[in-house]
Amino acid sequence: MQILTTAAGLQAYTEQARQAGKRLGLVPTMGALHAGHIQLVQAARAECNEVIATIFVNPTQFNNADDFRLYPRVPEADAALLEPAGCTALFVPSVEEMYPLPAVLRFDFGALEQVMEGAHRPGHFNGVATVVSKLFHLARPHRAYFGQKDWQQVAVVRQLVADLSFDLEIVACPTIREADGLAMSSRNRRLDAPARAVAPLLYQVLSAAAVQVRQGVRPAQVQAEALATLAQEPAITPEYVEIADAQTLQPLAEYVPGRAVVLCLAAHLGGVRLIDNVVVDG
Ligand SMILES: Nc1ncnc2c1ncn2[C@@H]1O[C@H](COP(=O)(O)OP(=O)(O)OP(=O)(O)O)[C@@H](O)[C@H]1O
Ligand SMILES: CC(C)(CO)[C@@H](O)C(=O)[O-]
Ligand code: BAL
Repeated sequence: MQILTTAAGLQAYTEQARQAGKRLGLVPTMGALHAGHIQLVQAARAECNEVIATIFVNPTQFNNADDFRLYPRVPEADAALLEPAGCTALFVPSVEEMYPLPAVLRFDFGALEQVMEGAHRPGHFNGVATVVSKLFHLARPHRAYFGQKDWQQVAVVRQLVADLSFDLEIVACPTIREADGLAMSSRNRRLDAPARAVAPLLYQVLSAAAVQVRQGVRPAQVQAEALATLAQEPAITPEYVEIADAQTLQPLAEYVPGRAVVLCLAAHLGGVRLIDNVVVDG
């Protein structure tokens, strides 16, 4: 596995691979890798000849300084996981390499980012779109792989690709969970034992809410009950539960059979903010 640390190095590597007729898969991450990330690498490996993973804790997408400072960083362990999974190149730039000048680019994703993560993490998707655009420009992959755990991020990235006419395909992979249902997340490493013990409640609440939605219970009632269940657990502070159209991400007043619904939540557990979602197919 080739380790690349400069933008020019990534450009040269991917350009050469393209010239050689290879298909390139890109897997953008922030590191502290787990089976959810490895699934993305394996999916890319199955469909592409070159798999370029990137690890960059992108400062412009953090709206909370402590969250950025405490984000888990384990570069050696990450590299050891990537190579056997089929990764052929790893791009690990410094902040200065990615942002030679302070980032000033502004994106507007309209209604897509006025809900959920966009509403609760001001500037978050601007930072995601900035760094993802840079990675797409540098690597020019044929396909880029993202996880459905970040459902809204996938929607925003698809919009970005459409708006800027990036010549690539976005592949969304399912959420990988721990045996008890907790969605794998790099931030799970920061959970202390009491927080980890109650963390499966997030998925339990979403799963129960999904059943109610399918049964035709009004979304407002499902949302209120889910929030109340979470709030009953003293170690969990819910931030939001939203029941939305899976494509537009706009809150739903009614379940419309035939239209997919996504149920999303964010919650704080002992100082760690986690998100999760489940989808009810239309
Ligand atoms: N459990 C998971 N299943 C599938 N994909 C995942 C999972 N966790 C993360 N991903 C995907 O991996 C990519 C990189 O995500 P990232 O590095 O932020 O990891 P993360 O585990 O989501 O960390 P955190 O949520 O704590 O930032 C994203 O496309 C993300 O959606
Ligand atoms: C896509 C991404 C790597 C951009 O920094 C990040 O938002 C993530 O890890 O999901
Ligand atoms: N996994 C999404 C990146 C973030 O939380 O900033």
